[in-house]
Amino acid sequence: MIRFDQVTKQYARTARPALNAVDLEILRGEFVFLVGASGSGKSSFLRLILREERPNRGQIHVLGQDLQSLPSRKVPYFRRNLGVVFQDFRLLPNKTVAENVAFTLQVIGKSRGFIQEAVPDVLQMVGLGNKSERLPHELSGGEQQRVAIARAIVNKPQLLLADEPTGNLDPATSQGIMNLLERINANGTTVVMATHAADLVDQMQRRVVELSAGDIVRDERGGGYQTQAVPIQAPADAEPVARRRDLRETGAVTIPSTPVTAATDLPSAPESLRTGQQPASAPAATERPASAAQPASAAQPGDDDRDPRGFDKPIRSTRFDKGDRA
Ligand SMILES: Nc1ncnc2c1ncn2[C@@H]1O[C@H](COP(=O)(O)OP(=O)(O)OP(=O)(O)O)[C@@H](O)[C@H]1O
Repeated sequence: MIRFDQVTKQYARTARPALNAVDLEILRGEFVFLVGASGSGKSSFLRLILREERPNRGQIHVLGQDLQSLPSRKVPYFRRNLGVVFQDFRLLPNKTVAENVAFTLQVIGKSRGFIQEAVPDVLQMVGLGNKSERLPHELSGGEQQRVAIARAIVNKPQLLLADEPTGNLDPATSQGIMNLLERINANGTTVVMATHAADLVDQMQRRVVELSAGDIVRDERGGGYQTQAVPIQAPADAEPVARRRDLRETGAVTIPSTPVTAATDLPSAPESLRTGQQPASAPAATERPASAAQPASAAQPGDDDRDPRGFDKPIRSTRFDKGDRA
């Protein structure tokens, strides 16, 4: 699904690489958290997957495609297989919820009939079936993020990238978004999420890849957020989760990575998302007013000319609370 081989990314006029000879493989169906301090390289990793940036050294394969040999003219087609969600939602402010989602399909040439079926289906899935005619500013922050997620998944991408998707949301609303991402993953979409939300990572107990100054310092299945200090030899499974976390909080030990290689351990990819079948469970109704959230005005009038999913904006998003949350 995603493979990085000895990937180094160093931006111009910087003293050290943002990513330093990174080797990483992410398999189909995984849910992977990218964690690490501000500036550790998480967004750079996502931008490389999107082919927004190119590495200085190493090879990147995404969905079987060698990104180095991918001609620029084919990049938009490649990206149709990827969904992207950002911290600041990036909705088109002058379009309704339904139009925001439909626009993604229009620009890739989907038929009117397809769009008329797909948009209500996906809005239902994210719990916004009854708000399709609202404008983004008439929604809470959590609802706006649900629209952004609907837009990201409406074309049934194999891979969903999320860069701090809960960074502007309160804890209860963040939980609702996580439930939604978990459901999308259960429906077969691989999810890679960069985050500083320690509580969510701890609670989900999914694969955690930790970056520090461009190096992968931890790759742990069923991991928590806490950064590691000194490796020890005990197997990760030897301690119950709560005990492991206690130990980490004392700073006394570090839990070694559990190898993440066995494809057979991964959830299979059910057909439901691909067939448009509705999931059994409804999303949690925990949305709060948008007061804490940044307005969805990161996208400006006239944005209709741009990639509706925000690819032509830098993936880096507003960072007023980054670092504080770690
Ligand atoms: N366009 C750029 N030009 C120069 N340096 C950059 C650029 N983008 C990122 N960097 C640098 O690369 C390093 C990694 O940045 P990156 O945004 O990938 O980190 P991050 O882990 O996503 O941080 P955050 O959690 O704050 O979003 C940092 O030192 C950053 O200053």
